[in-house]
Amino acid sequence: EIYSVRPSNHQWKLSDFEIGTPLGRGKFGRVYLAREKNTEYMVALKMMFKSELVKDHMEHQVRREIEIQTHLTHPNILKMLTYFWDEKKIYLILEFAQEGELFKVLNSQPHKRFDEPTAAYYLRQVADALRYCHSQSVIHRDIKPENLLLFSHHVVKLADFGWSVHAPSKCRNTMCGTIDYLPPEMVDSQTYNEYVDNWCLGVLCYEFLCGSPPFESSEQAETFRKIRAVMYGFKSYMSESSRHLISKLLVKVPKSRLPLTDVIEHLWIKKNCEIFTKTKLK
Ligand SMILES: CC(C)NC(=O)[C@H]1CCC[C@H]1Nc1nc(Nc2ccc(C(=O)N(C)C3CCN(C)CC3)cc2)ncc1C(F)(F)F
Repeated sequence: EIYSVRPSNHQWKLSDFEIGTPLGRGKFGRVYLAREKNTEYMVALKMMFKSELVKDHMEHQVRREIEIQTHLTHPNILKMLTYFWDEKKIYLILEFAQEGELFKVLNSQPHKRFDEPTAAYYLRQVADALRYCHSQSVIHRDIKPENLLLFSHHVVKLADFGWSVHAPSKCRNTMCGTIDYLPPEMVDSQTYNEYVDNWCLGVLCYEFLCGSPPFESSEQAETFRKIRAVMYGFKSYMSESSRHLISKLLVKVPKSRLPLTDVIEHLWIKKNCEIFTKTKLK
């Protein structure tokens, strides 16, 4: 992509890019559409103020995000093409997702949910990305629609590795954002392993199909109580096979959760991905 007309040791800098429209704001930075001048390749430029990172003690998190995302290569993981900094800011050059943020696409659906073929087609890609992460001993820990980006041809990519860690790990950081995706072992802040991602995949599948996560409650304490008790119900319109898959992922004992390879081979995934490919990808 952007390397094709530059020497391999080229020192990237801001003036190599034309900055375009703002795409939105991330957790601690602004994101712009940008174009690399020589190749005219479109990228996402994420810029963060060093001062803000230091103030929020986030510099280690950004360092980890850069470390992990520059070393992971998978078709369903957002690629960090390069990064650089000047005296005030850090700049990340990331792939540009033409179709934007998946949570916005989900919320714009009628009834704010995906049909089963779409849900299965997206979930399978996330499961594949997670299987690769785990093979590199990386736990993502923050799987949710907000951390997924949609590219053309319905390609979904996992992003935002700011919360990922190398397995196994002790829950050190305070949680930020939604608590709906937390597995029981993290609610009780015990040690956990990569199986936390299998739990989150079950929550994600439920939210894709229902438009809201399974343990959602008006009170945080109530949500934690339901998570600990694995207390949730299926909606009437959910197929038997989708209920089966979710029930095999939302399991209290981490090692008893369905392994990612079995998720990808699951009947609901295979059947609905075939329907999706035949009806929506031709
Ligand atoms: C995973 C992570 C947690 N999320 C993020 O970083 C967020 C924070 C801000 C943007 C996004 N980051 C990215 N976004 C894109 N593409 C994109 C985003 C938004 C739109 C969109 O809907 N509009 C412009 C609309 C167009 C219509 N108008 C009305 C509103 C804005 C269209 C394309 N590519 C790469 C990135 C990345 F990740 F590389 F930076």
